[in-house]
Amino acid sequence: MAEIFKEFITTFLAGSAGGTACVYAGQPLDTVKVKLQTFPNVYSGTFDCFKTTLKTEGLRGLYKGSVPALVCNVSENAVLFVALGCMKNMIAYITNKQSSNLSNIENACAGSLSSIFSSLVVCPTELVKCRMQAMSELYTTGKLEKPMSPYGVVRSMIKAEGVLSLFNGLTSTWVREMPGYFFFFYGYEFTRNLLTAKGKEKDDIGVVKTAFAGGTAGLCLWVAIFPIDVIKSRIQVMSVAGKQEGFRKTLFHVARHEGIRALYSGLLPTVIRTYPANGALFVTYEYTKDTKQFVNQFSRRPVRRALLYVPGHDVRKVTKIPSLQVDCTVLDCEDGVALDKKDEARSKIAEMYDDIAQKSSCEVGVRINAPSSGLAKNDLEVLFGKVPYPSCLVVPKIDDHHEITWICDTLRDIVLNAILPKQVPPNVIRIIFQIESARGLLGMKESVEAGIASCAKIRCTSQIDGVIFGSDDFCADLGISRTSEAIELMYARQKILTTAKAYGLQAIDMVYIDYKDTDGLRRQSIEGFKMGFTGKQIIHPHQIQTVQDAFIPDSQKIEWALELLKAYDESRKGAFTFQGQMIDLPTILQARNIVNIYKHINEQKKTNAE
Ligand SMILES: CC(C)(COP(=O)(O)OP(=O)(O)OC[C@H]1O[C@@H](n2cnc3c(N)ncnc32)[C@H](O)[C@@H]1OP(=O)(O)O)[C@@H](O)C(=O)NCCC(=O)NCCSC(=O)C[C@H](O)C(=O)O
Repeated sequence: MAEIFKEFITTFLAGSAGGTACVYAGQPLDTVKVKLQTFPNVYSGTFDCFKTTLKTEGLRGLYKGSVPALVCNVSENAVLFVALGCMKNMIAYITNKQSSNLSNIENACAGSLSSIFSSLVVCPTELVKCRMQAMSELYTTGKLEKPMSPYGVVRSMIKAEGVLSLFNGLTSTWVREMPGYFFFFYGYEFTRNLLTAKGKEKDDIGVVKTAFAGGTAGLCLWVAIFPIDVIKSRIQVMSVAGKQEGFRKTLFHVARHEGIRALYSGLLPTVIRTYPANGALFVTYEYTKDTKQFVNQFSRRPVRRALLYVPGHDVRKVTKIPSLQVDCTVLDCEDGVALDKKDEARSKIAEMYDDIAQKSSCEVGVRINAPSSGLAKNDLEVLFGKVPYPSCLVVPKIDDHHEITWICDTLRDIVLNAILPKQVPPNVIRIIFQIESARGLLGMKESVEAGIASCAKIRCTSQIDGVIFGSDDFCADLGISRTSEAIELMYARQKILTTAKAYGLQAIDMVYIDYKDTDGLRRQSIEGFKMGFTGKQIIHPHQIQTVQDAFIPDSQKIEWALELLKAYDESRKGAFTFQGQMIDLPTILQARNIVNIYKHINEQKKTNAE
């Protein structure tokens, strides 16, 4: 359900953003189109209409009707693209396909069907828009006593003929929209397929080609339905002077008395407008719809106070996971598995993962081998090449940003192949990578940025969730002699923590390998929590309670956070005073983190009690 809601929100916002871009890119030429359609004899052509309007009404005249046009376009595209998603899923279900794998014709049919719903918002808003755009001509030709505002147009219509008057021209709108959007979406998908390089995805053709495909979609639509649009505009604009004849009679009247040319009056500005307007529409839609970060910033990250490594080849340890009260477990193919056991670990994890994840209340992730090991691709193919696949991926030994980009891109290709044949795409894969070397530490900022950028690509299925400090390997890399206070690692811990928090990521502290020394573990865990780490790696179940208790804010802190967020919700100001202190957004975010952990712990207690 959450996925459907996210999908709805994403497509609704993407369609709204696309509609806004479409209006501002093309409104002047749309105004010229409506004027030429309804008063073809007043102007000699597009340029004359554009020039006269600019001269007599100024730039404002060309943007007349922008408010209803915005309402029309934003509401139309929001409804259109939400309905499109539903129609695509319906056609995918009927044809037993993946909705992202429909043919051009099937996509076109989905577009045509979705226009039935969008027409219900288009008709009233477009009626007001057209009247506003032709307002000066209606006034100068005596069809209106005085110019009106959009509100005045709506009020006079409702007063004269009731609310249903807002749906004058609805039949003509359906007659125009359904075939129109068939050709619109056929033209878009056909052009995108044409522009897709061999071996690439049509979602990856880039901004310019997407814009060109969007413009071509608009061209297909207008060439197919322009005469219908002329009649619709006539009916809607002229109905200000009283009830007009229906679609068919108006069509025959125009054809007989003004000639066929009148049915294409205004086509030129429409064709010119369609490339900037629909190009902007589709670029905005595509790049908003598929920016996973855009959606996942709203999804709450799992709390990972303790992250327990479980060697993937050790069935006894793996089958213990469902009985453990731990926040996060990671089935390991890397450091916890000897070289001669790598294949066994990989295959055992692939075999057991789904069952263990289903039975466990904790998050169950997997750790592959390092990109530099030469084993990572095989790990990804075996572990993520089938659905369902793990929801969390730990990537060790990231030394530079190319490696994290390679991991994200390879993972996306593997996953998209796995879900294509008829499966619903599962949730996002949360990636946590490890910094375990001097090079990795110095290049961490670039690695984080590269990972976020790669996960923001169209149809990416993963997001960067956090960074782990691999202290054992780090010490080996730098030749460090360990001390019990770990003062030699303070710089690395602070740099990893600071960089992770700068990008809103979780930071998971170093492992404490002496798993029988509970006091030392407690001290280091509390130190890490106070530094700002969000969790700690562990290697043994005996470490779970000590670490998770250390990463719980004390009761006063929780009380403070709850009251602060309550005060913030009431005040809704940027900065305000709370308990004598200045409170601004960073403090609010800190309070939210504390409450997030508090809620997680309560949920965990409730699950354990059941
Ligand atoms: C360290 C161990 C090898 C010790 O194992 P064992 O001798 O079996 O311990 P116990 O006899 O005390 O075990 C008691 C029960 O607990 C289960 N157990 C033990 N460890 C785990 C575990 N990790 N996950 C799940 N269950 C575990 C035992 O099976 C016993 O259960 P039962 O039979 O029912 O009584 C062992 O703890 C272990 O292998 N730990 C993981 C080591 C590991 O993964 N290391 C790599 C990760 S650390 C890292 O990567 C560091 C980082 O990269 C860096 O650079 O810093």
